[in-house]
Amino acid sequence: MKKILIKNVTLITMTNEPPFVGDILLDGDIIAEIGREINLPAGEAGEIIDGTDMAALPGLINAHQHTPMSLLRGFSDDLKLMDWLERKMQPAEERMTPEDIYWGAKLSMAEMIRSGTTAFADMYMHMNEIAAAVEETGMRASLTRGLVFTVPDGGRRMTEALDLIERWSGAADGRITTMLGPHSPYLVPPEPLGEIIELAEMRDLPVHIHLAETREEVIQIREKYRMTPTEYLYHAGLFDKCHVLLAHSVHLNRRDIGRLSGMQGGVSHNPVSNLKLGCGIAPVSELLEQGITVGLGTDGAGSAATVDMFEEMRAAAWLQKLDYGDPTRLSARQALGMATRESAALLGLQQEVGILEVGRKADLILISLNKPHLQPVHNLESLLVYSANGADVDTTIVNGKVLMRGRRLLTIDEEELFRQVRTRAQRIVEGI
Ligand SMILES: CSC[C@H]1O[C@@H](n2cnc3c(O)ncnc32)[C@H](O)[C@@H]1O
Ligand SMILES: [Zn+2]
Repeated sequence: MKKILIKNVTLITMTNEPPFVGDILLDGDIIAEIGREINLPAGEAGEIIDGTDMAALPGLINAHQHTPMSLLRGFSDDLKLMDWLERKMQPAEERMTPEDIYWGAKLSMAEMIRSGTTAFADMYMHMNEIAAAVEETGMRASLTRGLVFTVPDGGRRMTEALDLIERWSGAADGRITTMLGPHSPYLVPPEPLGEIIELAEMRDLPVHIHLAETREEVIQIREKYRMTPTEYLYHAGLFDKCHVLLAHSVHLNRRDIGRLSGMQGGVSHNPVSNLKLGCGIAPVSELLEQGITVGLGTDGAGSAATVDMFEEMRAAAWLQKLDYGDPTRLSARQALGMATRESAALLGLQQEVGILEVGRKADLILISLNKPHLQPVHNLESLLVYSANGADVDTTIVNGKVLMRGRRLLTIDEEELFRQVRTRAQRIVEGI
């Protein structure tokens, strides 16, 4: 792979150093050099990108997604979570073919690349199709076959989960990793939960699970097991045995938060989905006070309606300020950290991505600042969180490969993509 030199760009490395204007050199899939001025040695070939009036930052990382649900964007509004899920989403999902899943996942990936997301954690079904789309689009992903135990399936879902892990872990030049995905405390009874935790521990597999998304979930689990959803997972041994990616974690009491402290992994905060479904505000400030890693995710476009991580950063900061009546809560810098470094840690990729540093994987984005809503630049971090949006991303690079340049997608044929998703989406929802 060739070298790419980005010159005269404002670098936000997400390490401790403040933003500075300099150059960054990518050599193949790795960040080779960062400095005030870098030049390619005479005669050495490479692409040079002029970063003047642009900001470079680590690619955003979406820590909780259901990519094919982009096909259900705008299909159902104004319902409570369980009605939305059972009356609208699940009947539509039952009609989805593997090809629908492939195109829906690709639609999400196009939107993610366009809005500066370079990696994501996904939980869904027909994961071979999603993995194939990841391979083609060039993104980085942690993939999980969602496991529910509502009706007996003769072990089919579990077999698919293990096949995904076997076939795709480390695939696509290492861009694909995998996890085990018990859906939630309310769809996974104690026995299969215990088996999944045992397997995760034995094979050193991370676990991706929804937790305490609604008040109704807390009531349901209390009635069934006389515990909070967090206690239910804690007593099953999940937090002391595995790396865990907890999606949502809105309804946690003080003792629940104590149970999470010291866990490997952490929480994916999904503020836009929580707002739209009226779930509540996650206790992000308390989680951070207890040293728990909190990243950011969108959830699927079926609830969040977009998968733009700029919206999530802004919503996360706003919600903590509103919840406490305190504007000092959750700064722009913290929101950026959640969308990059912290989400990387949730995906188990803290050594590879999430900050711009020599030796790390070359996953980064360039944001064009020559726009009325991005001038003047008093504080770049503030501008990125409170003023920017996904459409301000000019260039997206993953593993040293340019996936979007000047807002043109280089790995996805959008014309064909839109043609496919229009007819498929229509067929899937008809009559529901
Ligand atoms: C079995 S694959 C994953 C499963 O999760 C469903 N889902 C999407 N969004 C949410 C959410 O916010 N809470 C719970 N479950 C969700 C999705 O529709 C799939 O069926
Ligand atoms: Zn979810």
